[in-house]
Amino acid sequence: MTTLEYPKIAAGKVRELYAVDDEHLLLVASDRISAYDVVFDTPIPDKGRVLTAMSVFWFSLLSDVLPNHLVSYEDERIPAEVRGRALLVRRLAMLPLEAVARGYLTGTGLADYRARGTVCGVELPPGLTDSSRLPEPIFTPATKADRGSHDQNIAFDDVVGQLGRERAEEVREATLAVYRRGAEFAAERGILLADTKLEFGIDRQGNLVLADEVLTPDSSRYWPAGGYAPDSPQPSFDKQPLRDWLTSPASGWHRRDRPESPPLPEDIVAATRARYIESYERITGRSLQDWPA
Ligand SMILES: Nc1ncnc(-c2cnn(Cc3cccc(F)c3)c2)c1Cl
Repeated sequence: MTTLEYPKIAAGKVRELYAVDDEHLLLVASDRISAYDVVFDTPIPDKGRVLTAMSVFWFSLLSDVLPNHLVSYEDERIPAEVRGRALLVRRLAMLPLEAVARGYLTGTGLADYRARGTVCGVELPPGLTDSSRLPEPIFTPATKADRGSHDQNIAFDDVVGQLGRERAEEVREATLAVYRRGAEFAAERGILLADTKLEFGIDRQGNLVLADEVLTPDSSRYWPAGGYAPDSPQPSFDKQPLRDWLTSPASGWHRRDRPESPPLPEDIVAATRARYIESYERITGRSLQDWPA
């Protein structure tokens, strides 16, 4: 089989989802990279393999926290052309929600805090600034926006309205538990997990199941712990070389008028590839060379 023989049922900026059969899907991570909401044509070699291997690692580390949708990363139903960057997963009834946990204040969380002193209705102490560490991690859910628009932060009560109180509380506790486990593990290895976005589904028995990708640099903010200094934006562990080049005169790219994306110079591609591989090898203690290709 090739992926082309499986019906494509969803496509994200850098990922595709195919139907394998009634019970299984194929979640494929491409080597495409996105920054400032722009998807670049130049691929980052091995990016898809890193993100896939990272999710598999975290699924295994989190297996005592809650079940997940992973069936296999080496099944014969996975076409050779995507081996190593595709997961065979069980089909779930997905919750219409971005389950976000934040340990640090940045992005839309910082914007909401500056506007109202709260994030998703959660009160925070005064005096926090960009990249401040929060007194404790918070659950900050958002709507799943259509392609091209941004997720909207919502309050926990809105989640209760959507899912009922019991399921809403279960999702909040699971999201915070996954974040805490990931943040503790990563911090011991010199990487700060500022926040992460999870997706959950429900299986036929009604269990809450961790789905999609988990604790990857694309679904989370990975910051180098070494240089951490609140009161300013932190460098992204994986995307900072790309961001710095993009916002430098060298790229000829201007964020505001957002023209078509420029091709990426090979040194930026190489530096970005190295960052992704380093994030995987530092977190897991494994070599990417031992991951299927
Ligand atoms: N186990 C599951 N069961 C049912 N649905 C999903 C599902 C649907 N959408 N997404 C998000 C997404 C993941 C990758 C590529 C995309 F285009 C979109 C995930 C999953 Cl993971």
